[in-house]
Amino acid sequence: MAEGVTARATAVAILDGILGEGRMLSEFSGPDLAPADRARALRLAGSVLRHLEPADKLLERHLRKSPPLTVRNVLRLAVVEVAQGAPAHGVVNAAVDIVRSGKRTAHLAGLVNAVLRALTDVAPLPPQKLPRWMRQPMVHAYGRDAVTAIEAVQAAEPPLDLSLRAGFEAPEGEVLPTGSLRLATPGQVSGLPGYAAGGWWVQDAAAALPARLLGTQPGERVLDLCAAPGGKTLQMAAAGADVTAVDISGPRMARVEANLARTGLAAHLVVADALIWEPDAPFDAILLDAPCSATGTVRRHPDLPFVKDGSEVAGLVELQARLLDRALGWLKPGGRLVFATCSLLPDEGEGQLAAALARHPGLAVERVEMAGVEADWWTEAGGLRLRPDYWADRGGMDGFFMALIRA
Ligand SMILES: C[S@@+](CC[C@H](N)C(=O)[O-])C[C@H]1O[C@@H](n2cnc3c(N)ncnc32)[C@H](O)[C@@H]1O
Repeated sequence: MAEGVTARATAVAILDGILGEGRMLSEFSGPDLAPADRARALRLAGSVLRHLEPADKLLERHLRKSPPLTVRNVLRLAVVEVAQGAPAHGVVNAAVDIVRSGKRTAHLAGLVNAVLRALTDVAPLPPQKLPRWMRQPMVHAYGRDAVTAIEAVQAAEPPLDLSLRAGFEAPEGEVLPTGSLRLATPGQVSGLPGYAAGGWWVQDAAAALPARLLGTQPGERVLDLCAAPGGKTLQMAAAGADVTAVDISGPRMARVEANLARTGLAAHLVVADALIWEPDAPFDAILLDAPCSATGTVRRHPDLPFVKDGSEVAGLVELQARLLDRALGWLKPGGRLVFATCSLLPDEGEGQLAAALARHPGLAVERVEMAGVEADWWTEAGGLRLRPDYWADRGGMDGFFMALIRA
């Protein structure tokens, strides 16, 4: 068998699940695989999703009719690997081996061999374009050039960002202007210096800013609403706040618990639907990191454009408004709230803020100085709009919207 067949065959199976059954990349556990093969399979599947349409365009010229999905995915993977500079010989041999070993695909091994032998010298592929439901509102909000720049950033595998605790050991990396540590080639996270001691946690540089915007002080009573898997809970607990973390998902809250245990930090954890739950006393500050389309995280979740179709957005916008209205009612007089979403859709950010201000005329939006935050990231209404094409030469950042609201 050709080298690297296990990881490649697994990548093809992952692509079959995503493109054939609408499964998410995060649903793949791969328990029977060696960690290195698992990581490689996920990386390969992600690379294909980041260049799927350009790869298909190239393949179309060499195919008279479209082969079954698995064979298409084998071809896509091979074309993307060759375009990224992998030696064609090994890639083609592995592709032929995978097709030959499948009962339903074996008869197409000759076709795969012939198509790929004609494609051994492929130029780098252009980035995958976002689907219309994401692209259109983004072009309207940010302009065509910005969306093209966002797509270019999303075509590359993102770096790994860590939030650091002062005085703890951390790996070598680039300290970003906002204070996060960026690792270009991280390897196994649990093997990095300082992991076991809980000196840091994985958190995109953009995702680290809502808690910074809220600026919790030691001893303040703070609510982290929609808290799991807990990056912001850890930040606020590390800042000395008395944090109550609420999330509807038990399994996701178990990850908050594990993160707190590893870092030795503490918070009160509540698994509850925030549309029903009531606190027993008001809070000094609330961070609402509301459920959203997650369109800002495509660079980390390249499967998202293929498994979502935008039909959930209207329901999410309504849920965000209901959560925000409830949370505002749980603030002490003069208390503050950060509303945040990892979305690039204005309806889940700028529009949500405008609608909240219209519903609650007494509220004020505040801008605060934060190291590394550039002046033109602030919107006219006082929100902070972060886009993946910011810091593009460093690997970008997740798309986010956040606003600090004073009651
Ligand atoms: C964007 S994620 C939160 C990420 C988290 N703040 C962090 O930094 O790790 C949104 C969360 O909202 C939770 N959620 C969705 N609907 C909810 C509800 N009605 N009540 C409470 N939590 C909810 C989801 O389970 C999910 O964990």
